[in-house]
Order: sequence, then C-alpha cells, then structure tokens
Amino acid sequence: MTEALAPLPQLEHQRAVFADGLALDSGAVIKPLAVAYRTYGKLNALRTNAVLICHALTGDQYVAETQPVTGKPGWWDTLVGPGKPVDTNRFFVICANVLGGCMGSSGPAEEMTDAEGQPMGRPWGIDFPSITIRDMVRAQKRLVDHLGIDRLLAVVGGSMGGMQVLEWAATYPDMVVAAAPIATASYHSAQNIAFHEVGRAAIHGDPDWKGGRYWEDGRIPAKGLSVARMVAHITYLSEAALGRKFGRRLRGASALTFLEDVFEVESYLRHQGSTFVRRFDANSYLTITRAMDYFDLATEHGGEVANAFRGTRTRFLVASFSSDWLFPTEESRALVRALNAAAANVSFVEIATDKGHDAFLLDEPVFHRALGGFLKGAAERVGV
Ligand SMILES: CC(=O)SCCNC(=O)CCNC(=O)[C@H](O)C(C)(C)COP(=O)(O)OP(=O)(O)OC[C@H]1O[C@@H](n2cnc3c(N)ncnc32)[C@H](O)[C@@H]1OP(=O)(O)O
Ligand SMILES: N[C@@H](CCO)C(=O)O
Repeated sequence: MTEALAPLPQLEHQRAVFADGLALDSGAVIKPLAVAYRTYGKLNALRTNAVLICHALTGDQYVAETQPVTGKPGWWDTLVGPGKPVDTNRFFVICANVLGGCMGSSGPAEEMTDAEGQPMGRPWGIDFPSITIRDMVRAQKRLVDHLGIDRLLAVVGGSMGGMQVLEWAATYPDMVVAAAPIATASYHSAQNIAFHEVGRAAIHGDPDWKGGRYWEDGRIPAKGLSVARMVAHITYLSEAALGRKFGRRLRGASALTFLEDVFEVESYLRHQGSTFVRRFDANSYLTITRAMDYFDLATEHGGEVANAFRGTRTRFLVASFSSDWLFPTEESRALVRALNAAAANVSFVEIATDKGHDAFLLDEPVFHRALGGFLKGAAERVGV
C-alpha cells in the first residue's frame, strides 16, 4: 500500500442528536452527542419487542443491509432479517454506530465542538476524549430513550459488542430482559492489549499520521492502518483456518524463486489491510482499541465480576467458539462462573469450529440456532 488515500467520504447517516451532550467516564463532555443508527422491523404497540445489537471493533450500524462505503451486505445479514434467527418479522432491531466510531456517531472524524457545543471547523482527531465501553453504552441508552423504549427484550453482540452487552446488563439491569454476550470476556486480556498496541504503533509510525492531524493535507496514514488491520486480522482467524484456506500455496503459477513469489496468505492479508483503510478512520481505530483495552468489569465493580450482576433478573446466553484464541472459551466459562455466583439465570454454549474469533460473523448453524432459540424463549416469556 503506497498510494495516497484521501479521508473517508462524508456520508449522510440517520442520526439522533442530543444537544445537551454526554458526560464521559473521563470527566469530559461530548456536546452535542450524535448517535447514528439503523432499525429493522417494527416496534410493537407495547414497545416490548426491541432487540439492540452492539457491533464489534470495526463494525457499524449497517447490520442487515448494504454497507454504504463498501457496497457489501450487512455484517450480520445471515443472522438478522425476516424469518432469520433474529427475526425482524417479530423483533424491532436497533443497531447504533458506537461512540468513537466513524460512521456518523460522535467520534474523531466528526467536527470538533467547544464546551458550548459550537463547531470549531476541524475534526476532533486525537483531541477526541478517551472513552470507555460504558460511555458507548450510555450513548446507546440515550438513543433507546429517544426511541421511547423502556425495556429491551434483548441486547446481543459479539467481541467488543459482547463487552457492551455486559455493560448494558450491569449498568441498566432493569432495562434488559435477555442478554447474549458472544465471543467475549469480562475484561480485555494482556495478550489482546499487546496486539492492539502493535496496531497503534504501526499507525503512530506512519509519517502520514502526522500526530493525528492527517486531515490537513488530505492524506491518511494508510500504510500504518493497513498493518494494524493485518496484525489484528490474524488474531480473528486460527492456525487451522489459515492452513485450510491457504496452506503454503503461492500466488500464481510461477516457479518457486524465494525472491518474487508471494504466498496466498500474504496476498490475503494485504487485501484485508487495503480494503480496511478505505472504510475506517485511523484515529477512530486508536480511540476504540483503547476503550476495549480499558474494559474490565471486575475493576468497575469492587474487584469481582459477580458484583456487576447481583440481583439481576436478566437471563444470559454466553456463547464462545472453540478455536477463538482472542477470547478463548475459558474466559467465557469464567464469565459464566461469575454469573452463577451472582445467582443469575445463565445458559452457556461452546460452538465447535476451526474458524477462530470471526466465526461469530460467519454462517455457524449451531450458533444461529442457539441464539434464535434464546431470543424466542425471551419473547415468549414477555408475550411478544
Ligand atoms: C463485527 C462487526 O461488527 S462488523 C466487522 C466485520 N467485518 C469485517 O471484519 C470485515 C473483514 N473481515 C472479513 O472479511 C472476515 O474474514 C469475515 C469473517 C467478515 C468474512 O470471512 P469470510 O467470508 O471467510 O471471508 P475471507 O476471510 O475469506 O475474506 C474474503 C476476502 O478475501 C479475499 N481473498 C481471499 N483469498 C485471497 C488471496 N489469496 N489474496 C487476496 N485476496 C484474497 C476475497 O477476494 C474476499 O475479498 P472481498 O471481501 O474484498 O470480497
Ligand atoms: N472482525 C471483527 C471482529 C473483531 O473483534 C471486527 O473487525 O470488528
């Protein structure tokens, strides 16, 4: 990736804007607060059928429709839609771009505002305040209130989306009937923080990053962001999946020279890096990876995860994937133990797959049946 790339196009997104802003865990205030979102299906008359989906690190609100930058189907298109496990004939599905994101919610790529909420004529960039997963959830709560919904039938999400699910259940227990944290954990591990730091170092080391002010000459730190994605993408797969997909195959039919040939796996990673930089903002990546790294429910709740859920009436489905080495099953089991210690109602499923962490995004029939059944049960209990 050597070509110069301009910043992402400014698109029109459906947004709710809250003039009074949002106070963050850091003490800073984002004013106004913008939350970009999409909905699918219809809210019923009693407003009891809302399912909030929380996206992962580089996801967005386009969960079940064409993503406007890439032109690709929604990232959970296989799971969400009419007659699908998250059935939009039955449920009113909401998905919001996270605070700090780059698809229309308040974030580093949006125009900076002063303490009175007045526009300052430049993007926030690295002056966007540090945020936490709980800040993301507070922003979503504002949206849910704005939509006139008192209780969510379910909150569902994978990876960083699962962290938000846990934060929802811990922070607003009376608003969450059912919660499905998938391929996630109650904290971000040292190894995961380490991988994030390599990605951030790649961005910081790109001369085009320019201390985060890359908008000034219209050239983004494509090389650094691409390397960050390449490293991260390895962690989303598994050794078995890479072996099955690519093995040691070389690209093209040329003779093995050890000088010019490129392994298929190298080509694949370069492709993942170069497509990523066309849809994601580098300063958003820095902000959101930090928010994931800070996440630790135990620290927020007096040193014990169980404290976050004591007295809860929310029902939980915890799901993990056997080859996920980013959020290994053992971390899901620890979460289940904490929920049991809090006397919460919890089911657990480990899906056998060799596809690694990103299996939660793929067509995994056992996972889809488990989630579909869990939501159906929750719906029946509240008469939806
Ligand atoms: C989680 C959220 O909230 S949303 C964010 C999720 N989305 C992403 O992470 C997007 C990038 N991630 C991926 O593509 C993930 O691997 C998945 C899980 C989403 C998709 O997995 P799969 O369907 O197995 O696709 P796969 O990983 O094989 O990638 C296919 C892409 O690689 C390309 N590719 C495959 N082999 C090669 C190769 N040897 N050389 C170059 N490119 C290759 C394909 O052409 C295809 O490109 P395209 O996506 O531009 O059409
Ligand atoms: N591949 C997904 C999952 C990361 O946890 C993403 O990019 O958001």
